[in-house]
Formats: sequence, structure tokens, C-alpha cells
Amino acid sequence: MAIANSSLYEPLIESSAVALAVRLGLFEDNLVLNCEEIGDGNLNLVFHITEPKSGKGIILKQALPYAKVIGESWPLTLDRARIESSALVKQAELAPGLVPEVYYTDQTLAITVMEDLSHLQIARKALIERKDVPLLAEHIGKFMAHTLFYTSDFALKPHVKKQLVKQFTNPDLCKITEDFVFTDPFFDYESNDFEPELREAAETLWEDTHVKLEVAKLKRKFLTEAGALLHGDLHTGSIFVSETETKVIDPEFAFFGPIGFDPGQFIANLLLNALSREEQEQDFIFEAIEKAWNTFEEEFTAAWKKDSLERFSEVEGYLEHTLEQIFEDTIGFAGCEVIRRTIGLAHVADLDTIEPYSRRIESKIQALELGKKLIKQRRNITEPGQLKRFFRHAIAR
Ligand SMILES: Nc1ncnc2c1ncn2[C@@H]1O[C@H](COP(=O)(O)OP(=O)(O)O)[C@@H](O)[C@H]1O
Ligand SMILES: CSC[C@H]1O[C@H](OP(=O)(O)O)[C@H](O)[C@@H]1O
Repeated sequence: MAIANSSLYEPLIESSAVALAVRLGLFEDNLVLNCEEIGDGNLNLVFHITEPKSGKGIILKQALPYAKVIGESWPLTLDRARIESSALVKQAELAPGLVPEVYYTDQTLAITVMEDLSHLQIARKALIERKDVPLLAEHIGKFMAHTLFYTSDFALKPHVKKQLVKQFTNPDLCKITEDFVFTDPFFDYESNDFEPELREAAETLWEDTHVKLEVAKLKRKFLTEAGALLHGDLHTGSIFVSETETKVIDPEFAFFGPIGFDPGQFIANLLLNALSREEQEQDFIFEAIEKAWNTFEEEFTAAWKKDSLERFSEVEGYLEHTLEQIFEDTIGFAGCEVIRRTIGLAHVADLDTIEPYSRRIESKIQALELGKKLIKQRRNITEPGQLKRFFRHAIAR
């Protein structure tokens, strides 16, 4: 990967993105190239540049100096492009084959040029279309175990770890999560966005002091616990899949945080998809949750036994305690994510496309019940096999 530092930042448009790709030697001169801006996320521009004759393509992602979904009134650091490209490189080292290859990055232009994954589909879309994605859970379990264990204090020498913590200090993007995942949805704030039919359920949530106390504890963990280098936004919209391949994209929220945050977001987004399904179609989702956690636990355990540098790691019960704590946090973080995707600023298509409207509202009310119970009862859920019963019980009215 080449790292460049050109003179001035400018937002690209399709023609300048093509010119840049040619200037960088990513395509030969004099070829006819197509370019389309395909970004459908909340924050950045994503250019897909292709050479129709050979079928070759690249992705050029550029951060804007503000959040794309809101506009210039919400300035946002360009440094997120550095975080994203550095995280992709680190993740490629720790979980080979599970992230796109980075071809080039330029910190001044805030761009990352990477492997084109257009032959795959975003996992959220695949799950909404009820596609068969048999390896998704196992691959994500493996991705999480390797990236999280090998960036933790169990695997790194203290100075190396602290150096990495510095490199991945990401205050602006963490603030987004602190606000939109851990704060705003739990109060009557303007940033929240929900249908009028949900107001009563939202008000019940805002009055629930037990939920608020438990969210306060989870938020504090997010603010203070530098457990491992998180992806930081591991929802199903950040994962490309097919029947055989899985690639994790978009780690611009990466920072050192509590290990349970990534598994929590992944599991929450599977649960949000389960809420959109009829009961007889939900088994795939609960099996995926079990598979993802069990793979995470097996691979984390194997890595611990093989590569832990921590003197106490052989003490009986320490591995089990560590995994139990990560699982408890995972369930709590999942509850926060389920709630914020229901009444917060950033929604998910799994819920927003449920038809008819009355069923959508019913599923969102169920999501709020589920989220609250995951947060409050997280210590009673000790293994992923319990989640299907818990889910059915939590949403029953
Ligand atoms: N490497 C890639 N290959 C193909 N398409 C991609 C790639 N990266 C991103 N995209 C497309 O761009 C969209 C937005 O990318 P994403 O990284 O999620 O942006 P944002 O940071 O704005 O959320 C994705 O949903 C996907 O459709
Ligand atoms: C206005 S930021 C809201 C939301 O957007 C991010 O997701 P993505 O970049 O995948 O669109 C992240 O989840 C933030 O919480």
C-alpha cells in the first residue's frame, strides 16, 4: 500500500476521481473508464470506477469535511479516512481474506482506494431478501476473535499496545457513537427519529430508570475501556457476503474500546433482521448468532492458549471469566443498538421496509421491548443458545 501526502484537500466528483485513478497508475492510459458515486452510507463519498472492456474495477472512498447525511452544518474530521485505511491494513494482517485489500491512501485528500467487492452483496440486503449466506456467521466470529484478541493486552506488549491506542484515537467518531447509540435514544432529544405511533413506547423507555442506569454503565465502559481495536460499526451494512465469501468494510469508527462492542453490534443487527421475519423464518438468524459467538469463543480461546503474553492467563478460571464478561457486555451493547436503530437518528432497512405499516409499528414496539430487556437482563443470559427463547418471551404481548 502506498501512502501519499498531496498538497490540498478537495472533494472529488466523478471526472476528478477518474483522473486521479489514472494519475495513480491504477488504470493504463487512454482506456475508457466509467465512474459512478455509489455511496449509500451516512458519511462519505464512494466512487466505483470500472474499465468495461476488462471488467476491472476499483473503489475510491473519500471522506467529506462534514457528515454527508446532514451536510456542512455538521463538520466531521477528515482524519477518519486515515483511521479507516489503517484499520483495514491491520485487520488484513490479523484476519486475512476478510477485508478488502487497500491499494492506495492519501491522508490529505482523505481517500482510500481499495478492492472492488461489487461481485458481493451487502449482508443487510442479503438477509432482507432471505438469501442463503451460510458462512457469514462463522467468518464474522473468526474476524472478531482474531482482530480483537490480537490487538488486546493479552497478545501485545504494553508499549506496542499503547502506541496503537494512540494511533487509533478517534474522538469525533467515538462522539457519534456516544451520542447516537448511548445517549440520545434514551432521552427526548431532537435527533431522535420515529413514527408518532411509537411515542408512547419511547416515553415509557425514557421513564425507565433501571434501563437508564444500565445504559449509563455500558456507556461508561465504551468511554473508558481500551480492551482491543474495535471495528466500531460492525453492523450488517458494513459486511459484504456471498455464499462463499465474507468481507468487512467501513472501519472508520475503529478505536480501542470494550471487546463486547463489535459482537454486540453484529448480534443486534441479526436480531433486528429476526424482528422483520415471520417466526418460521427466524431459525437461520438464531443459528447464525450461536455460530458467530461459538466461533468467536473457540478462536479466541485457541489464540489465548497459543499466544497469550499475560502471565495470569494460565490461572484457572481467568479465560472463562474474561469470556463471560465479554458476553455480558455483548448482550448489553446489543440492546443499546437495537433501541437506537428503532427510535434514534440512524435506522435500518430491516425494520423500515416491513409492510404493512401496522406490522412495522408492531415490530418496532417489539424492538424497544427486546432492547430494554437485553440491557436489563444481560447478566441472566449466559450463552447464545438462550437468545431464541429470550427473544420470543421479550416480544410477546
Ligand atoms: N470495497 C467496496 N466494493 C464495492 N462497493 C463498496 C465498497 N466499499 C463500499 N462500497 C459501497 O458503498 C456503500 C457505502 O460504503 P461505506 O463504506 O459503508 O460508506 P459510509 O462510510 O459512508 O457508510 C456500501 O454500502 C457499498 O454499496
Ligand atoms: C450520522 S452517523 C449515524 C450512523 O452512521 C454510521 O453508519 P454508516 O457509516 O455505516 O452509515 C454509524 O453507524 C453512525 O452511528
